[in-house]
Amino acid sequence: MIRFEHVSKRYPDGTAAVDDLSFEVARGELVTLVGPSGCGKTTTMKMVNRLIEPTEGRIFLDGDDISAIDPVQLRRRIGYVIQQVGLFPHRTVLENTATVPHLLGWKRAKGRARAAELLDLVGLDPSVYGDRYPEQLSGGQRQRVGVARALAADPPVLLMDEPFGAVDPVVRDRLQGEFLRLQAAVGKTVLFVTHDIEEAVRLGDRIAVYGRGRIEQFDAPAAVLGAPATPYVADFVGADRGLKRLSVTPIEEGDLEQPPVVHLDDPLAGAAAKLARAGARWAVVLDSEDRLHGWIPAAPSGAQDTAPDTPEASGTVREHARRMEAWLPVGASLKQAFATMLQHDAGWIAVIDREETGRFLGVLTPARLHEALRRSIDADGRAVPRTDVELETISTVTRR
Ligand SMILES: Nc1ncnc2c1ncn2[C@@H]1O[C@H](COP(=O)(O)OP(=O)(O)OP(=O)(O)O)[C@@H](O)[C@H]1O
Repeated sequence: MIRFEHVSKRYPDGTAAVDDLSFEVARGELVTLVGPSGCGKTTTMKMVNRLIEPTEGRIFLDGDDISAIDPVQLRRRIGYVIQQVGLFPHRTVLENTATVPHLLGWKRAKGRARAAELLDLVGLDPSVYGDRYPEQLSGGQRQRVGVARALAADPPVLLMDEPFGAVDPVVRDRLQGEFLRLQAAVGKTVLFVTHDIEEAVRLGDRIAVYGRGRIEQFDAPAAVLGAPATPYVADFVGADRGLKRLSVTPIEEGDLEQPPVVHLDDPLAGAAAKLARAGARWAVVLDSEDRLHGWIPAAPSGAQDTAPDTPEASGTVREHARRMEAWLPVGASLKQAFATMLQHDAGWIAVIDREETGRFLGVLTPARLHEALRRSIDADGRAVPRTDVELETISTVTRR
C-alpha cells in the first residue's frame, strides 16, 4: 500500500534527515515509527503526503508514484492526525469533523451525518459534543475529534504523528485502547509516529525502529523485544524488555489452570466435598449457563461453625459465593492480567471467552503468567507456536 524505494531527504545545510530508506507497509497494516528525537520519523511521514519532498528515491501509494499525483488530490486519500490537533477554534466539533467532506464538495447534510457517525465511532456523543467548540473539550476529547476528522472522508491511509503525545498517561492509555478497537473496525493502512517504545509495541503490527535517519529494525513487536537486531535497538527497547513483552503477549487458553468448579445451585456440602477432594482452598462459581459468577473459599465466612468440609454444611453455594471482579477475556495481554491482579489485590484472575458471553475458561495465576511469558520468549527464539514449548522447570506452588 505504501512503498518507500531508496528514499533520502537532505536539507540544504547538509542534514540528512533520512538516508536511503526502503520499506513497505501492507494494506490494513499499522506500522509504528519509533526512535529518539530528530531521527527522521516526522520527515518520513510528511514525505508520504508531500508536505516534504524527498531529494532521492520514490514513494508509491497503492502502486502510484506519488510524485506524479497532485498534492491536494493526494492528501484527500490520506488522513492526517497530529499532536497539536489543529482544530478550527471558531468552528463547532461537528463542523471541524466535517471539514474534509466539505472540501470534497459533499452536500452539507451528508457531511454532517458522516461527521456525527464518526464522532460516535470515536466515543463522543454527537448530540452532546457536536455543537461545542474545541476549547470546551478536554485534551483527550480534542484528540478524538482529530481522529474522527481524519477518518471523515474514509481515506485508505492514515498518518498519525504523535497523536496522543500531549495527553496525560491515563488518558493516553485509554486513547490507545480505543484506537486499537477503532482500527480493528476500520482497518486503515496506518503510519504512526511515536518516540515511546511502549506505545509502538502496543499499537504496531510491525515497528520500524529508527536510528539516525535509518531504520535499524523493521519487525513485529515481539521480535523487536525478543531479538533486537542491533545493540542500538537493544539499548533503545531497554533492559526491561521482558516487562514490555507482557503487553504484546496475549493470554491463551493453554496458559490457564483449571481449579475446582461449582455451580450456584449446588448444595454447599457437595461443593465442600469437591474442594476437599481437590485439596483446594477455593473454587470458581459459575451460573447455570457456565458463566463466571465468582468464587467460594473452602471456609465460607459465617459457616465456620459448620466447617464446609463436614456434612453438616447446609444451604447452597449461592449463599456463600463471592463476586469476582478480577477477570479478563482470553486474548487480553499478560500486562492487563498482571495489572488486574494488582488492582483487585487478587492472587489469580478468571479468564472468560468473551465479554458478551462470559463463559468461564480457566484461571491465570502469577505462576502461570510467568510460564506464559517464558514460553512466549522461547517460542519466538525458536520460531514455533507457544503451545509447542515445554518448559524444563515449572515453578507452581499449590497445595496440591
Ligand atoms: N527544514 C530543515 N532544515 C534542516 N534540517 C531539518 C529541517 N527539518 C528537519 N531537519 C532535521 O532533520 C532531522 C529529522 O527531523 P524529524 O523531524 O524527521 O525528526 P523526528 O524523528 O520526527 O524527531 P521528533 O521526535 O523530535 O519530532 C533532524 O535532525 C532535524 O533537525
